[in-house]
Amino acid sequence: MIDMVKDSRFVRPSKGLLDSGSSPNLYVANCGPAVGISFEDIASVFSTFGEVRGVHAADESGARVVVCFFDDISAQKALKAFDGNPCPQLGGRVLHIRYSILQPSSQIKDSVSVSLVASELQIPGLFLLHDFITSKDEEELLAAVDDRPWKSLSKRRVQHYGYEFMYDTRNVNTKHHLGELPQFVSTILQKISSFPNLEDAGNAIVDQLTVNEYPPGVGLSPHIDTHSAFEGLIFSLSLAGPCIMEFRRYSQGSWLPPSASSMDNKGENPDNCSNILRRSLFLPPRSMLLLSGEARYAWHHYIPHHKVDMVRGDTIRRGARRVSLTFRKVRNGPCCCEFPQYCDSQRSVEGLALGSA
Ligand SMILES: O=C(O)CCC(=O)C(=O)O
Ligand SMILES: [Fe+2]
Repeated sequence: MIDMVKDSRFVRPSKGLLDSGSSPNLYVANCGPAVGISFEDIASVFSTFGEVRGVHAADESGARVVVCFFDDISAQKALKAFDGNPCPQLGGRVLHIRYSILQPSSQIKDSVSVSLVASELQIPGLFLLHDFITSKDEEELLAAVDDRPWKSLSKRRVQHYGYEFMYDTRNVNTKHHLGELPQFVSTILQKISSFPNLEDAGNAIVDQLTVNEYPPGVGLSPHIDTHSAFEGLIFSLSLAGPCIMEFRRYSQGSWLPPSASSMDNKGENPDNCSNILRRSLFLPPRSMLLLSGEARYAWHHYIPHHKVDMVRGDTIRRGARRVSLTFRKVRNGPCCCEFPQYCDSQRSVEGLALGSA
């Protein structure tokens, strides 16, 4: 049976196992769905050495798998034949193979199951509308942004309209207005004002647009959009390719000074925190996400740096690129939200108060 779901039970072996040939499981790098090779093809090629029990994704790269035989001898033969050699049956790719071992179940880190609809996540203020625009609108928007100059960051390209977003401070310079939002988003702005779940259309006025272009494998580090920089509604339209977005809520808040948590740098490392809630949502092209209330103020959002996402047992490739249009309203005063532990405005006031006490 071919298992398409990432199986975190299998790990890369420690050095001692590399030569001993004592496992029926092989960790095989440089093949998988991300490079156009299906699990079925891999199973069929490896089965020339013995019966294959299953093929599993070794991680979320889509290019590393674990091939499980029923016996050690078959694994040994396959390793000997394929490791370090071009494999003609798999498009001539050079495979890198090690024995793989089963991890004790106590060490398995649960991965978050990905939802297709926002309501399933039960995060107040989070909404996702599928097919917010047509494919024709999508094509026109992509052509329009590609007609404008891109600015290159280290891993992705961006464009800013209304106000420039500054990645070092995670804020905008409110004194420097770049002008109105471009004409090519006017129909999106109209549609935004009739987005369901808004208390009144006046809330949906936005004056800052960031266009992000993510190549395959590039995501975004976990962050909360700076409270003091933007008001309470954040709209994000996905174009061209899909991705998953993960949401994390830390029980203690986790506000860090901007220099320590710049989202274009590494940010904090949430994997080291034990006390967090995690949810994951699939964002297909042409969908519009709305972050408001608790979802906007108290939950970090994050796009994992994957080429392939595992969604309900299916392997979904990211595509040649994903382009997102994020619409926000620049704030002209401190944030007074109900989530002070995540709020830079309220933390700095608190900090001053403590400092003067
Ligand atoms: O690409 C996206 O959908 C999200 C972008 C984002 O979170 C941001 O610019 O703050
Ligand atoms: Fe964001």
